[in-house]
Amino acid sequence: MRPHLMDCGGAEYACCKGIPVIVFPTRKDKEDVFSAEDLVIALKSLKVDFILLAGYLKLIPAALIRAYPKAILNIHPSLLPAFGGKGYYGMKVHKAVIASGARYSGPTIHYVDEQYDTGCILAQRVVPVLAKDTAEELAARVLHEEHKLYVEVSAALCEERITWREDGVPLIQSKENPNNYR
Ligand SMILES: Nc1nc2c(c(=O)[nH]1)N[C@@H](CN(C=O)c1ccc(C(=O)N[C@@H](CCC(=O)O)C(=O)O)cc1)CN2
Ligand SMILES: NCC(=O)N[C@@H]1O[C@H](COP(=O)([O-])[O-])[C@@H](O)[C@H]1O
Repeated sequence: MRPHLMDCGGAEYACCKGIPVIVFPTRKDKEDVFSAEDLVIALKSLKVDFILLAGYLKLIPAALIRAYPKAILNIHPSLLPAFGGKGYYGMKVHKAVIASGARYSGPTIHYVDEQYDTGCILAQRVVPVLAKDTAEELAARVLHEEHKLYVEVSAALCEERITWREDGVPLIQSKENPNNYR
């Protein structure tokens, strides 16, 4: 195991399953700089169709967004547009939700555009914020929903059950009843 992968669960899992791993951006102490354009070439050569962000904490460069239109998703641990944007990640989000007195929170899955957390919202789930919640307790409640929601949305993506409303809002067609959307 390459040492720089030891702090990334997803990379460790991929390595164990024989799935190619690319670290981006390459750590600053490395001489060879791997550009966003290099990353696009690598992803296209690996025939990557979709990019799903989960806990990725750097700004996705415009070159990657242009190369993967309507194909990059992110999961954020609040009900966007609330508690999103630069500086809102991980436990910082849940602390801000609790400090605001909000009674509900939950995960948002959205398309990635060139700013943090401003892309089209695709799916959300709601969980209660309890009066005596710590940030850790709220984070665990939201994360439980995140893990279910990302699987549902990934299935819809792969089964081509995502359509776009005339006003540009993406909808997920129900697998059980194609006449239902959410
Ligand atoms: N082009 C985009 N890139 C990314 C998006 C996006 O919507 N568009 N989403 C983020 C994920 N994210 C929230 O869901 C998020 C991640 C990180 C930050 C942030 O403020 N980062 C800090 C640096 C943190 C660090 O390096 O430890 C910063 O930029 O100062 C905000 C939101 C992923 N990329
Ligand atoms: N704004 C981005 C952001 O805060 N993403 C959040 O980071 C956590 C990653 O969990 P993990 O480290 O267990 O995968 C998840 O809760 C995800 O929503």
